[in-house]
Amino acid sequence: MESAALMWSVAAVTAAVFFWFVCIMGSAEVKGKRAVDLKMGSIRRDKVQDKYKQYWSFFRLPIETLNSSENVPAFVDTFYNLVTDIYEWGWGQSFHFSPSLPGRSHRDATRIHEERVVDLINARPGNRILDVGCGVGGPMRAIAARSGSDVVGITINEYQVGRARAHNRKAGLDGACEVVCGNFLQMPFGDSAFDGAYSIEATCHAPRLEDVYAEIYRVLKPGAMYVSYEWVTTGLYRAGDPEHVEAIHGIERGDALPGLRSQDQIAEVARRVGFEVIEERDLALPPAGPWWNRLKMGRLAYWRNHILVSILTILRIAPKGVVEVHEMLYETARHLTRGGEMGIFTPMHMILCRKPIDGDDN
Ligand SMILES: C=C(CC[C@@H](C)[C@H]1CC[C@H]2C3=CC[C@H]4[C@H](C)[C@@H](O)CC[C@]4(C)[C@H]3CC[C@]12C)C(C)C
Ligand SMILES: C[S@@+](CC[C@H](N)C(=O)[O-])C[C@H]1O[C@@H](n2cnc3c(N)ncnc32)[C@H](O)[C@@H]1O
Repeated sequence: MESAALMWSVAAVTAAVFFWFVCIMGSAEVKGKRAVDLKMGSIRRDKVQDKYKQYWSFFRLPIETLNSSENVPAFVDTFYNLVTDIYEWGWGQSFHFSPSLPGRSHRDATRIHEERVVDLINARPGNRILDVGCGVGGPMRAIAARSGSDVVGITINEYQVGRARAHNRKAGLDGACEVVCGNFLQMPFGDSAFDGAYSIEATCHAPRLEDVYAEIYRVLKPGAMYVSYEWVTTGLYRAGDPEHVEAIHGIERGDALPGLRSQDQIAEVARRVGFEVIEERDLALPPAGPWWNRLKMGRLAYWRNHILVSILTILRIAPKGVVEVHEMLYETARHLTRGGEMGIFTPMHMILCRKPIDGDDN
């Protein structure tokens, strides 16, 4: 009798510990996605592993094929099907970095980095603002709430559209925020349709920056502002240094990038499509605190998450392939951190542009 009671107690404690591990420790920083809900986008459960292999096969294509505008959107879409749930669970609803701010939480730093956009493009109540590559809409909600503008987001990934719309409804912002599934290289909007636009860590997925900048230029009203936070290599990057090359390749492979651009190419491209460049600045430079701190500090959390996704896969709660995707993200986090520490990479090269009014001297 006593041993039965002991067994029951052990079972109850084990169940409680497991529940705590999965549902409490394993829950997203911004609640909304828990480890037990990892689905891997709109990929069928039994196809996750194949899609992961397909993702890697893109990198075996000849560089010209990989970089052609026809292939990249499909490759990026596959990537976001694989990672969106893990991002939401382990990072939150804003899929970007921000400078760390002394004494402020990551959540505050994220919001402040997003709200900076409002001032830069002078978004005001009643304006129609475009979010180019909107993810699940973390920035869009912060910007709409702060400015009183209506924000329209575009993403290539259908699964993100569903997630973003659900979050908008939950936040009571579905009146101000709209989400469209489409390709930012050929946007389904008329000319001069927006009073302002921004892109946060998204245009790095474009095979040719000219193509997306030209589209943004087309849909903006004359006089409207556009700001972008770009992923680029800095002037410290040396193509002959194996450690530099390893970090940059690691970033490209773990983040679905056809090839990182260098910092000094961005303004040139913006001018070429017709923009007037108002300001250009790396927001990662001091006094900003290291943006990679949040990635680095989480090493213990990564191991916890690795164990968690492994258990969930064994129990068949998470689809096969999640462990591999998680491993890929762990690797890319290492490369991103190295890139940040060596100062050869920044995810927040800010460029502020204006579409000239006819007759302006540009
Ligand atoms: C702008 C882009 C994405 C930037 C970041 C939001 C993501 C880049 C790397 C991601 C992560 C790495 C490690 C993951 C970890 C192993 C897991 O346990 C929990 C999620 C991570 C922290 C994940 C979260 C999102 C990133 C930081 C690119 C794609 C252009
Ligand atoms: C790293 S996420 C950033 C999302 C959002 N800006 C944020 O900060 O939370 C990049 C986004 O760009 C989108 N994207 C990439 N290539 C695209 C394309 N060709 N057309 C539309 N969206 C694209 C992805 O679907 C994803 O939503």
